[in-house]
Amino acid sequence: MTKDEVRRELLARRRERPDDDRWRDAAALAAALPGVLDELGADPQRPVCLHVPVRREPGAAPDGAVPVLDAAVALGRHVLLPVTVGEAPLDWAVFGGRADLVPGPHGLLEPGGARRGPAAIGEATVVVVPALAATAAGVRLGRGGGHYDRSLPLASPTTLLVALVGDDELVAELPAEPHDVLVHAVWRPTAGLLRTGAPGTP
Ligand SMILES: Nc1nc2c(c(=O)[nH]1)N(C=O)[C@@H](CNc1ccc(C(=O)N[C@@H](CCC(=O)O)C(=O)O)cc1)CN2
Ligand SMILES: Nc1ncnc2c1ncn2[C@@H]1O[C@H](COP(=O)(O)OP(=O)(O)OP(=O)(O)O)[C@@H](O)[C@H]1O
Repeated sequence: MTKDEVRRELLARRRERPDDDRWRDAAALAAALPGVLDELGADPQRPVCLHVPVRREPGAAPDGAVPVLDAAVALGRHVLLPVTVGEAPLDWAVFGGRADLVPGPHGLLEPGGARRGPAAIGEATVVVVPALAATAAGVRLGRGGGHYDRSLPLASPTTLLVALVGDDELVAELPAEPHDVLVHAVWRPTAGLLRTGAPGTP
């Protein structure tokens, strides 16, 4: 199957996901965040890159709340969120709370504050990357914009890349291309964290 065919199947499955599961996933991710950061050995002095889930991505409750972002702030973490700028690598800005978020492209919510530039991802200790699915070897499939593919090469060699997928989105195989950057771990709401063994995995 092509990447687009696999995306269509995965998006169709997400649309079927009952609201109850989405509430549960959003709460489970927030509850798991401190343990996940510990398990990864995330440096408390360095920022964490998260994202505001869009549509049926795991992390957003059906009412739009994103408890995992609030949990990160409550832990005293410095949180960076992506700002999508055309075909360029993602820009980054600090998450200061829900009131900061403004509408962006593709129905996204983005931080409205000062942009730190695409290289800010290089300061992050952990980058949680949205994905439609991932494999145990660390291959991830995104929405096809190539935004994270262009940004992840700007992360530091010590940055841990974590794909965030639903519990049923760890799959045996995905089509991969040479530009696809492998992630070090796959995080699922209920199933937790799986290290992939990609180079640089802790
Ligand atoms: N939460 C989140 N933030 C993100 C991404 C992401 O996948 N998820 N991106 C990842 O690179 C970048 C933005 N790129 C995106 C590209 C397409 C769609 C999207 O929802 N597309 C619809 C098609 C309709 C449309 O484009 O409006 C879809 O796939 O159903 C979302 C984000 C940066 N921020
Ligand atoms: N490092 C890169 N530099 C320039 N273009 C790139 C790079 N990586 C990917 N692209 C382009 O981006 C497009 C989408 O790539 P791909 O299908 O792998 O996206 P994705 O990983 O699913 O999406 P995303 O990274 O946004 O979540 C392709 O046309 C690809 O050629």
